[in-house]
Amino acid sequence: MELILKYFPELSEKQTEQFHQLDALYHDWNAKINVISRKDIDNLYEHHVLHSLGIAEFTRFKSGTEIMDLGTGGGFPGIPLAIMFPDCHFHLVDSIGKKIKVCMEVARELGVENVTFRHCRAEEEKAKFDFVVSRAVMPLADLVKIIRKNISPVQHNAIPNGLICLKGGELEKETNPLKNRTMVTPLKEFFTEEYFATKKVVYVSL
Ligand SMILES: C[S@@+](CC[C@H](N)C(=O)[O-])C[C@H]1O[C@@H](n2cnc3c(N)ncnc32)[C@H](O)[C@@H]1O
Repeated sequence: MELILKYFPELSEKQTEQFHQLDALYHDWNAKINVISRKDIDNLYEHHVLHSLGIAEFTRFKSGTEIMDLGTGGGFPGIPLAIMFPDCHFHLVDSIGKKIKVCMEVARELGVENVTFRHCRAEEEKAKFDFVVSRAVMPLADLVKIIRKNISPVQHNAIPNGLICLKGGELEKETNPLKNRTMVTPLKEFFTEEYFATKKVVYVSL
């Protein structure tokens, strides 16, 4: 939890409490429904919460921004971002129902109200959003193909609407076909922990 305050010292009391609650909630839910690998659950704040908040370091969403988390699993990056941006709306989508159930329960117990949920394949989701966020779901080209239909033509953020995803490792092959509309930002620009040494935020304007 100190790690979150180290990088986001301006959190309100409510947000601090909500981030604090994530520890017990995910330990509890993960014991029932596996959404985080068992050996990684003790790294919840660094590997999952702070990693998700890499998107908040990349861009601060304006109030009223609509965001879909495609393949949210247990709620990453959607739930930490929903706590961070209480004036934005997050729509969490996953094709596995029991993972969406974990997201719903965690959000309900936290009292996070700016989140909706849908158990479906993203291919079936027709609603429009300003941004789609995603972590560890599928290659960039496949994500772009699926979400083109979901990106609203109305712009009201500092950067054009599009896809913002968290990726690691060698990305050139993935980003090359989308080169002129892609921006890759290493997370080590924001976070000093070794875990982030090779991790990146990949933004594609659409
Ligand atoms: C490796 S998990 C990552 C979960 C979460 N984003 C995280 O980083 O912890 C990938 C998730 O994407 C979901 N997924 C894969 N393809 C999908 C699709 N076409 N539509 C919706 N969800 C999908 C899977 O059900 C799974 O929960």
